Amino acid sequence: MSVTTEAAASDLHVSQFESLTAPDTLCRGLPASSMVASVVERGRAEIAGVLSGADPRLLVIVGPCSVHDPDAGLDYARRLAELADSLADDLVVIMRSYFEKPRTTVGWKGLINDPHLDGSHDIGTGLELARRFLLDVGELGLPTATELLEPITPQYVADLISWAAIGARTTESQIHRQLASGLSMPVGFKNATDGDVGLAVDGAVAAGRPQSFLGIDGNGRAALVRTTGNPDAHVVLRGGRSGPNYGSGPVAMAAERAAQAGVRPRVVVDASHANSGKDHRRQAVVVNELADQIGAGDDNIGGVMMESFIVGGAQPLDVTAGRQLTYGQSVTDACLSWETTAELLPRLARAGRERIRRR
Ligand SMILES: O=C[C@H](O)[C@H](O)COP(=O)(O)O
Ligand SMILES: C=C(OP(=O)(O)O)C(=O)O
Repeated sequence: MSVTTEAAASDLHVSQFESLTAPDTLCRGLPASSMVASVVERGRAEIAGVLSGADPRLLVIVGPCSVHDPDAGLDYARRLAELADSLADDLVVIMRSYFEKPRTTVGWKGLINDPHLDGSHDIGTGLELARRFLLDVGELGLPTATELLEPITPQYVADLISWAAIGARTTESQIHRQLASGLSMPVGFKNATDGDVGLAVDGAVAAGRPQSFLGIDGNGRAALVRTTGNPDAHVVLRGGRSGPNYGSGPVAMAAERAAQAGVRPRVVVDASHANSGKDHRRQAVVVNELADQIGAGDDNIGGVMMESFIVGGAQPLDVTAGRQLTYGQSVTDACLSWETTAELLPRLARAGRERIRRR
């Protein structure tokens, strides 16, 4: 009888396995205070209220494309917390706190994957930094939003997050749909990169159902995960290769498709990505047009997403160059400047108020 030895047949292209701290250990070491826990809970409830139509306000998910420097991210969060507070009658403001970047081919994959921005991929430190950041933002009274990419990450951070995205590159992935079905916060499915909205609707349908799949538990052990389904899965329109989809026509069509499929008809519209051609100046134009649509009474738009940081635009990140980076400027997609953001948020608040008046 011939025996194939495991050593000869497996892991031919794996150079190392490195154990990580179990999720429960990290969470116990960096627990949520009662203040943070109530901010997370409030954020989730308010978002669910907006998506169901029970809360008449407009949801705004705004913040950097990616957090690469937690100090600058927190500096941004302080400014946003103050502004969000002043607009709370009209807007539910959630801060984009993105630590995982899905790449078209290759590139920096975010703070969790490569926290030192040098290709050393110290994921253990990345998970800890992400958790610390979410705790710090929560202490400011600001709920957070993130994209969930690696199916293991949520065990380390999801208790601190009020809204999650399944991105355009993973919206058709069964693994991500199953994951979303067990998450405790509303989850937005982005339309696919080619612009296909049907895949996002399918994602929201699958996430709304009970699922059973492979995952890990809080101790980091392989587990059979059984979920009950996420009642607040919805669609996020981000444009695609076929063009933008933030106009009232595509928005109405997406809302109708969602309603027909039995998922929340209200959508979030991402003003960035393919809706702005990743041009931050164009993003401001899109937000203004969305404000016009909302002010005119478009009730299908539950929320607006914006990519914004302290300094406008973006800078290249060459992980081998060790170059000095500009403080507060994105190293992934181009972002609106803080100054422009501080003009656009009140504009959205006025539009939201006008929409309520028209009802
Ligand atoms: O939001 C960020 C980017 O659009 C996404 O990560 C893809 O980026 P890439 O096409 O530069 O890889
Ligand atoms: C990667 C992102 O978006 P999308 O999945 O729409 O490309 C993002 O919002 O950071």
